Amino acid sequence: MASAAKRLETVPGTPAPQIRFDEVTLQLGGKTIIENLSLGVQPGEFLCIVGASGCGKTTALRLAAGLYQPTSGKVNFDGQPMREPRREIAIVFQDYGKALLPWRTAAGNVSLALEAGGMPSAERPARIEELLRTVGLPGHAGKYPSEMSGGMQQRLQIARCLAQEPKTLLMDEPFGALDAMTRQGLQDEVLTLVAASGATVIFVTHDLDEAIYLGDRVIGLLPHPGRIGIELSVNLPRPREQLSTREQPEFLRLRRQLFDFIKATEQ
Ligand SMILES: Nc1ncnc2c1ncn2[C@@H]1O[C@H](COP(=O)(O)OP(=O)(O)OP(=O)(O)O)[C@@H](O)[C@H]1O
Repeated sequence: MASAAKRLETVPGTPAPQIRFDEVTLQLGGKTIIENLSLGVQPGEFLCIVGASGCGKTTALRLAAGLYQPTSGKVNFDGQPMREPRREIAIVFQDYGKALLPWRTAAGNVSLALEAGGMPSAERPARIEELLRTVGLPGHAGKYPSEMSGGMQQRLQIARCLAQEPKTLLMDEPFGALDAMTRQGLQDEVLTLVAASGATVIFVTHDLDEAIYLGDRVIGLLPHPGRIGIELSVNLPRPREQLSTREQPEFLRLRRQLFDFIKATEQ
């Protein structure tokens, strides 16, 4: 369990965090939204953030993305202050409908990230095909988002993020709007993609089971103002498996701990 006011200690022999919050406080509209948040995310780590509605999960993600600047304290990426969004950091939003350009085909949406990265046009088609195949959308290059299911649109958004070849993926309830089966399929795909790329992930979710299933670590935020209330290491073997992982006593123990935490914060 980490207290909100804890300073982030550097432990000798461990790699420097890729993302580091040092005593970060953020005020918006005269309100303290995040208070004294210290947090290190190691390269390649999968960190999940849970917490009651309005506790500051999205705001913490926006700070990590460089979309907000702290009122006090520091956010560093690879040892450098995060002053603005960076290409090494990609964001996957829950609302894929808004994240995708409706007037561009699937290929056109993926191409956007390649264009932004300066890839010559002659090289793009092969890369687009590869990325669409990676996320399970081969043969859908010519479809518009409106012709695709929610799960397919979310896959497309992930393909576009992967086109950035990000060091870090920030995911804000990316599967919140999807049905349970599609959601589980995408959880496994994300785990496979992340394991292959070595990317660091910060994943915000309301779903406690999802957080434990995906994460190496789960933090729970306390609300008003947002601060760390609980921090759990998830020592479940990888690769994770939808049925057997969720049946393990360790999974159930962590689930109970997180459930009790959330319940207490909502009282
Ligand atoms: N630009 C803003 N100005 C003022 N208050 C804001 C602003 N953005 C967010 N807030 C407030 O900050 C708090 C945290 O919001 P945030 O969206 O980060 O919470 P959350 O944990 O992601 O919520 P949810 O789970 O409902 O998505 C909320 O009380 C919200 O009303």
